[in-house]
Amino acid sequence: MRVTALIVCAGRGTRMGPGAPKQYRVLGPLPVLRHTAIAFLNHSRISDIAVVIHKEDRALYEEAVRGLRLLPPVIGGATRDESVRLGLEALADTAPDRAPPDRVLIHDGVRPFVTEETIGAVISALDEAEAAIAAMPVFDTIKSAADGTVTGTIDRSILWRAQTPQAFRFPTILAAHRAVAGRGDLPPVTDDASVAEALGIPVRIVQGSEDAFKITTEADLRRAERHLRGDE
Ligand SMILES: Nc1ccn([C@@H]2O[C@H](COP(=O)(O)OP(=O)(O)OP(=O)(O)O)[C@@H](O)[C@H]2O)c(=O)n1
Ligand SMILES: C[C@](O)(CO)[C@H](O)COP(=O)(O)O
Repeated sequence: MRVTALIVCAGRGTRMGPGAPKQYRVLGPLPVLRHTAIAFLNHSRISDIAVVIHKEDRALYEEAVRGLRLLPPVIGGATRDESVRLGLEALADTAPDRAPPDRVLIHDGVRPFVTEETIGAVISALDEAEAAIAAMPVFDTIKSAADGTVTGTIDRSILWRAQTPQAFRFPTILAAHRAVAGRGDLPPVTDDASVAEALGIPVRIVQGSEDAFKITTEADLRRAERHLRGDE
C-alpha cells in the first residue's frame, strides 16, 4: 500500500508578520518545514512525501529540504484548498512511472511537532473509514457574541479542534476536491475534512496532540522554540 504525505507550504504567513514565510523560519537548528518533513520521513508507514510550495519559494524550499528524499515539489495556489487540489492532481498524474497513492495524509507544513502516534492512528483509521482527521477536545468555555456582547454558550462536548494530518483514501479526496473546486455556494473551506463533509463523506476523529499546534504567529514560533528546548 502506498501512503503519501502531502505537506502544504504554499502560504505567505501574513499573520506571522514581516520576514520569510513561516514554513522557512529557523526553529532551533532547522527550518520549520525540515522538522515537519523529517517527522514523516521517519515514519515506517509513510511511502513518500510531496510538498506544495509557493511559486516564489523554490530557492527557500530547496535549501530547507536539501538532502532529503522527497517527491518533486508542486506549485500551489492562492488558497489552501487550491494548493491541496493541485498537490492531489500532481499525485494522480504520475502514471506510468508510479501508481497514485492508496492513502494520502494532508498536513500543514507549519505543524512540525506532529507525533508518530498520530500519523499511525490516522493511517489505521482508514481501514474502516474513507476519511480521518487528528483533532483535540475543547477545554475552555466557548461563547457566541455579537457587537461585543455574549449571545450564548456553546455546548463544548460536541466541539473538536481540528488539526492535521487529515487522512483520506486517495480517490475519495481527489474526487471531492474536484467536485467542490470553484463552487461559490459552499462556506469557506479551511481544511480538507470540510471538503469531504460538503459531499456527505463521514470523517472519523482521531486523538491528536497538543504538541501538534500550528505555527501561525510570532508567539507560536516562540512557543515552538520552548517546546523544542523541552521548556514546555
Ligand atoms: N494558499 C495556501 C495557503 C496556505 N497553505 C498552507 O496551509 C497551511 C496552513 O495554513 P495557514 O497557517 O493559514 O498558513 P498561511 O496561509 O501561510 O498563513 P496566513 O493565513 O497567516 O497568511 C500552511 O502550511 C500554509 O503554507 C498553502 O499551502 N497554500
Ligand atoms: C487545516 C487547519 O490547520 C486545521 O485546523 C486549519 O483549518 C488551517 O486554517 P488556517 O486559516 O489556514 O490557519
